[in-house]
Amino acid sequence: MDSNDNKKSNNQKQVEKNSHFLQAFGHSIAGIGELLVRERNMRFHIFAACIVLIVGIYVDLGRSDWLWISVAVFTVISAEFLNTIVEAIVDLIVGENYHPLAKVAKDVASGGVLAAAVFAVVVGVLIFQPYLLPNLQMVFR
Ligand SMILES: Nc1ncnc2c1ncn2[C@@H]1O[C@H](COP(=O)(O)OP(=O)(O)OP(=O)(O)O)[C@@H](O)[C@H]1O
Repeated sequence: MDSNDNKKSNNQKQVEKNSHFLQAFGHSIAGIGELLVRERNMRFHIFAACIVLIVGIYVDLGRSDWLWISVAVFTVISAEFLNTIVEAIVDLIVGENYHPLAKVAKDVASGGVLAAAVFAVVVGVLIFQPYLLPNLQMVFR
């Protein structure tokens, strides 16, 4: 590939601002898709959220319960977005080289996901315990 070809293929890759809403929307959707492809944890979070949705519909959760579930789910997903952003920026800056600050950035971002997941589990236990405990007691009686 000569330098003209290189320029041509780089020109096809957008680096300037989005010119209209649909273009920006398309890139946002691509970002979500990228997250789902890159992060196994994200696919697990989505799977767990689907299970919670099904069980929540089954036990007929109330409005405020759904509100807390939504907060928990979106907190975990937001933390996963931030984690992926940090990983990408750190890799962009340091590449394959080891740097103690790269380790701090990645470990703290990953710790943020863990903290969000613990919050989601606490919310889940508090919300589902009144519905599921009597059923579990019946099973083990
Ligand atoms: N350039 C680096 N310099 C120093 N430590 C690094 C570097 N890259 C990765 N690490 C260490 O390796 C760990 C794993 O990094 P990696 O980029 O593979 O994240 P990951 O496994 O995709 O994380 P997650 O499971 O949170 O998505 C980091 O948490 C960090 O401790």
